[in-house]
Amino acid sequence: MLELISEHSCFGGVQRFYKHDSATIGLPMRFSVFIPESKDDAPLPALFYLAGLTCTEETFPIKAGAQRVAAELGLILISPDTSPRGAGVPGETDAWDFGAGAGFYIDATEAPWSKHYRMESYLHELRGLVTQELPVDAARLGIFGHSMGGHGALTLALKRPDVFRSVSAFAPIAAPTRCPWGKKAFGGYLGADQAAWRKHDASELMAAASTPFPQGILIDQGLGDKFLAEQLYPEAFEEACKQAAQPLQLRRHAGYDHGYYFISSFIEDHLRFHAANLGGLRRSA
Ligand SMILES: N[C@@H](CCC(=O)N[C@@H](CS)C(=O)NCC(=O)O)C(=O)O
Repeated sequence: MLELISEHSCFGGVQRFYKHDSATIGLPMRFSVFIPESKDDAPLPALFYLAGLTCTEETFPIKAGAQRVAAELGLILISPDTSPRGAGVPGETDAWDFGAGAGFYIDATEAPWSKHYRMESYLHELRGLVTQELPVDAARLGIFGHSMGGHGALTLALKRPDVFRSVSAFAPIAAPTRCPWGKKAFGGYLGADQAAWRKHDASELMAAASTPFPQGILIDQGLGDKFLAEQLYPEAFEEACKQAAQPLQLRRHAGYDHGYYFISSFIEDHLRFHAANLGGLRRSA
């Protein structure tokens, strides 16, 4: 059951914020959804947007400026929170890059995190919920995200290309098993066994795949991003795409940093990319 927290008219459609009791997480969760105006009740293609470290379900609708073009293209935009809230794990709010606000879109296997920190399964619970309760076409789903959420988008799509038919990312953590953010999160949530980590590393998953997205993957990366050298490794994902014969458009932009001024500068391209892949306003066959 969805509880509507607020609704705001926006570019002819509605920006909504919902709360619901998640069976997967075992706690209340929040998400945002933009629903464009629609002439009939036909289900619309939908994009899941996964935000980065420290963000919530509000960050994307407030800062990315995606609604105007989504309204034009007839795309629903869904953005979940980035972790459980109030799980009561000791120390969960002590660091900004682990615990609350940093769920990494994986299911923790290490106690005490494993009880509530199950964001990968949660995304699929949310997918079921929105396709049931909102005018979302389950056959036309895409996924994109930023930084930690870029890692989430790439890995969730690579694990389930049958579900997510289109994927893109902004400044993704593209090889988490190699970078400090990823090592900290995977060590904490998954334990010391690095074989378990590799199952959630976009570059590892891509290297083992064979052209899962023939229509291509779009990644934008700012070259003024202070996290680029130490944390993001887009070149590892680029190399993996070559190995997997996966078409990739990796666009490197001089001067842009890691924040939402960068994202809002290129959001329109991502929305048009997904709409083209998912068939825009047309009904699925
Ligand atoms: N708190 C961190 C930065 C965290 C950060 O940059 N988070 C990114 C995602 S990884 C973000 O989107 N922040 C929210 C925002 O820019 O509005 C720092 O002090 O360097």
